[in-house]
Amino acid sequence: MKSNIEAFLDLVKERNGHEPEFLQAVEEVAETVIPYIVKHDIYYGKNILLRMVEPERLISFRVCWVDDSGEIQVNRGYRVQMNSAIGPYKGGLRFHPTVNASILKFLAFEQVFKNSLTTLPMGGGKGGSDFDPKGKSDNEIMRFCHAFMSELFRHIGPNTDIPAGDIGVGTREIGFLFGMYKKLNNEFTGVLTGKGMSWGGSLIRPEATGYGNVYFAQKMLETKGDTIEGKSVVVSGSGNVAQYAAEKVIQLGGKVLTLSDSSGYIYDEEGIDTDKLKFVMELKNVKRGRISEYLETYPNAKFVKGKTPWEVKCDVALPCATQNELHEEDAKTLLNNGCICVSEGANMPSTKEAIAAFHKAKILFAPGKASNAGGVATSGLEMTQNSLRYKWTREEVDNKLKDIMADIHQSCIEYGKDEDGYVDYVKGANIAGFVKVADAMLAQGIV
Ligand SMILES: NC(=O)C1=CN([C@@H]2O[C@H](COP(=O)(O)OP(=O)(O)OC[C@H]3O[C@@H](n4cnc5c(N)ncnc54)[C@H](OP(=O)(O)O)[C@@H]3O)[C@@H](O)[C@H]2O)C=CC1
Ligand SMILES: N=C(CCC(=O)O)C(=O)O
Repeated sequence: MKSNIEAFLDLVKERNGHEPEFLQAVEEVAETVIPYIVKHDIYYGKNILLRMVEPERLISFRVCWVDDSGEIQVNRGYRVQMNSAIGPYKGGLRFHPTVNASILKFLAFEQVFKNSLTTLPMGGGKGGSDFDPKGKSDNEIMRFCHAFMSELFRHIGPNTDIPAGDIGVGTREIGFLFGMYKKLNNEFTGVLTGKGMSWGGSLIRPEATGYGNVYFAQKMLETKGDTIEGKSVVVSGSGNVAQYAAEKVIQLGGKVLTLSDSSGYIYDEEGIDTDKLKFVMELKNVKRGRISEYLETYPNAKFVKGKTPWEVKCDVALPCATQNELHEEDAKTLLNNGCICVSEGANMPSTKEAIAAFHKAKILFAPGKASNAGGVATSGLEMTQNSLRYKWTREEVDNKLKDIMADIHQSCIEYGKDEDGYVDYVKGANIAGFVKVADAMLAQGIV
């Protein structure tokens, strides 16, 4: 006799069998939310979760553009409008050669629960393209973004769907996307977030995901009477999330030992301090270089080619690169080395087996939908400022971000604390995110 969970997952696999990342995200939610549904009549027998896993809309479109050598290029663009029960679709755009429907459906599904946790009125969506920005000139990036938006614009709007950044989409790309939207619609609105400071952006938005991740880690450590101060911290990635997670760790007195990119990781035993981080930001954001170039300026550091940083002994791990970058063996290595806290900055960076190892060891483990929600939360605050036609100070936005991360942490405890007092933040985040969306869906009928 199949369990409720097995029966549900078989149904979802039938419809989405060729989408492993999406099924991975759905399985994690189903294993925690279905037992809750079974115990609460209001949700039972309504196929609420089955409705949630089916996107309200999935748009795929062709993007043609001309590169600097005059060659005509063809890419595929997407927007997954997953769920709008509690607000307009909200979620990033990812430009990376690995982008496909499975990747964007997993990201959009995660976004539904994440955005619900922020307490702000935002539904879930995600989009992007298999376009690879690496090695492209600014003019090629601009021509691609303009071509991409010349199709996407008909499907989005400030009260419909508000995209933002993600892997491969930063302020430069948002600028080109916004410029084309404004031209085609002849309106200046908050249709994108992550905008520049002189054209509607919010202070703290660039820092928000990384800062929020560390604020969440700090709240988890405080439940043990502990703190980031004095801790050794391993960070993966060296993009937007990783850079500002590292910055906040340094500000709070932690010692950042690593950063990485897809070619490998650097290990700086002395610690990556403020000056070294400034160098990394210039290297990655301006020169668009590789993390291995760090050694040209800091020769005492090590570059480990083709590996991820989880073999480095640390107290706290912050995976801030990409999905499924931290496997079961990596988790066991971290645990054997004494790691006490993992706070995900990326979306779904830990595999199912890695999460099981963390839970078995009963360490502090935060899933990205909770601990990386600071980015989209601050996007929500950007939308609020745009609606007010007003701009808050850094301190005002940062304090709101801290409060939101504290609220998310409290929600995880409310729904995730087990009988033995251990907080299963995965269960807590999934149930807390589910309840608000499910209540709205029930109220709005079968649509
Ligand atoms: N930006 C945001 O607002 C938010 C982002 N996130 C998530 O955080 C993570 C990082 O995003 P963000 O910092 O914005 O992106 P960036 O493009 O700024 O940086 C991505 C980083 O991850 C590395 N990376 C990407 N793909 C791989 C891969 N397959 N293997 C190893 N390393 C890889 C990149 O290295 P390389 O340069 O070599 O590709 C780069 O260092 C993603 O999972 C994203 O979905 C979550 C919440 C908000
Ligand atoms: N890429 C993001 C940020 C989305 C947003 O700011 O709308 C995410 O939450 O994964």
